[in-house]
Amino acid sequence: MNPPLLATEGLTVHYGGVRANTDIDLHAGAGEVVGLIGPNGAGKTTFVDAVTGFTPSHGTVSVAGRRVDRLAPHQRRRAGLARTWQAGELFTDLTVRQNVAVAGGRGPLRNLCNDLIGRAEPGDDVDAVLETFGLLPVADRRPGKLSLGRQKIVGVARALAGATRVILLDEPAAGLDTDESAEFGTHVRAVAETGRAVLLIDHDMTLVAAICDRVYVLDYGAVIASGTPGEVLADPAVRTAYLGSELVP
Ligand SMILES: Nc1ncnc2c1ncn2[C@@H]1O[C@H](COP(=O)(O)OP(=O)(O)OP(=O)(O)O)[C@@H](O)[C@H]1O
Repeated sequence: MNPPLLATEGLTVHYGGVRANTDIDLHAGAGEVVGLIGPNGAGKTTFVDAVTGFTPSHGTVSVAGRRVDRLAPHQRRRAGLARTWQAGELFTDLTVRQNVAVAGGRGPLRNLCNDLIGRAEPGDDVDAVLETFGLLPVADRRPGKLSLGRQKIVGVARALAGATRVILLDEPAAGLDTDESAEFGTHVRAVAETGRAVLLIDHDMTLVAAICDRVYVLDYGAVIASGTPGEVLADPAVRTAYLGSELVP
């Protein structure tokens, strides 16, 4: 059997005295959308930072069976790990096509681009990615001219350009209305159907339940439940973790 596209074992992150992630074992296979949920401050973004190499961690991170946990962020990117960021990260002065291609120049800017978002390699068919996401008609426009929903989709499209096997989406649907969120969800599912693994962090339980095959729940940095969306949302420990939160699962 093939190893999962993404696997962590014992992933642990300390920020001073704070254990932001404790012994996280998680896997995501080709074709899967895996959710990572939990109350505010549970450690979800820390997990993405640790997997992609933006924060130091203990434990292992593997991509398709290959250890990447000693690699720098841009090397992990080359190994197939791509992420989006909580804050919008599109270049407002570039067109949609340029944002997805981000050829980068030489020197520090290029390295920064590689670390943050990766870079389409020569031969990548940027237009094919744009077409997948229905972005070809707006390819020559600037992101600021698009709806927020479309801008979020450009962010995902850009993370996919380049050899991406695993994509980690950190609250990609924040700020979207119900219809935009549902449309966004269909694109995320389509990404998984291409044989990639998707890790989705989101507070929108409707979206999570609609598109995730499996869900992990974090609380105080540790996994307290995992299973299908239905299983975890019915789990008493999960409901207790969310007690007092407005984000009722
Ligand atoms: N750079 C940092 N330095 C110190 N502590 C940090 C740092 N980043 C996060 N933390 C702490 O680690 C814990 C986990 O934070 P994290 O942002 O990963 O949670 P989260 O689940 O993504 O939260 P949210 O849903 O609010 O985005 C919190 O206690 C947070 O205050």
